[in-house]
Amino acid sequence: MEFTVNGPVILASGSPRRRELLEKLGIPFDSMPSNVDENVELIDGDFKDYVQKLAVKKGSAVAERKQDALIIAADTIVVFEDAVYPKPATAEQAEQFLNQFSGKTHSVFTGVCIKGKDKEIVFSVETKVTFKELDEGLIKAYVNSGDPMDKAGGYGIQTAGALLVEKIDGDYLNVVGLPLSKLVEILRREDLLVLKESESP
Ligand SMILES: Cc1cn([C@H]2C[C@H](O)[C@@H](COP(=O)(O)OP(=O)(O)OP(=O)(O)O)O2)c(=O)[nH]c1=O
Repeated sequence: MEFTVNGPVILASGSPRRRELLEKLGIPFDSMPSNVDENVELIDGDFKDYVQKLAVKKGSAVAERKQDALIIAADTIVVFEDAVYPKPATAEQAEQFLNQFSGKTHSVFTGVCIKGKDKEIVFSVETKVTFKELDEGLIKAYVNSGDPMDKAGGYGIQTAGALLVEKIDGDYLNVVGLPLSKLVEILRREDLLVLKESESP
């Protein structure tokens, strides 16, 4: 499958995972970190609104620097028992997070903001992730690997964090940081991404 875009595309992100995921579309794009402070108000426990606002904040910061480009920004959070679990500040905190998630189900929300010349589209996707009953040794070994530190909730489902997971309900790539399937659906619907016609085999 091949896609084409009309004009420059900027991924408003410093995340290597998001870059790798967008590369799957085979379209040319540049990455540019937004460097915003990730503080927005959580209103009435509306986590979708919360991640969407963060994605808009990132997209808007890059749009100010780059006019006339299609900008894609995203933010991922983990939500467990009505609280947001961001990237852990310390290894101890990562350990606490993972102990709390053990044997339970949490949600991963990714908010996405697409900014075109004259339109802004914002959406979010939720994936439910259930962890196994984790033993102290596994949590400590995983935290000592350093992997949790740059990831929301303190784990990466695409790395050794996969060993913590019992099952997921929803889009896997949404947990990794970009709900690619929904993103492509919306970009195509808005004629921002066009599927190249393929020749029959
Ligand atoms: C839950 C989970 C999160 N993550 C990552 C995705 C995001 O990069 C990160 C959440 O932090 P974000 O603030 O969403 O993103 P970021 O700071 O890494 O990058 P940028 O703002 O520049 O786009 O957690 C995984 O890689 N795997 C996982 O399983």
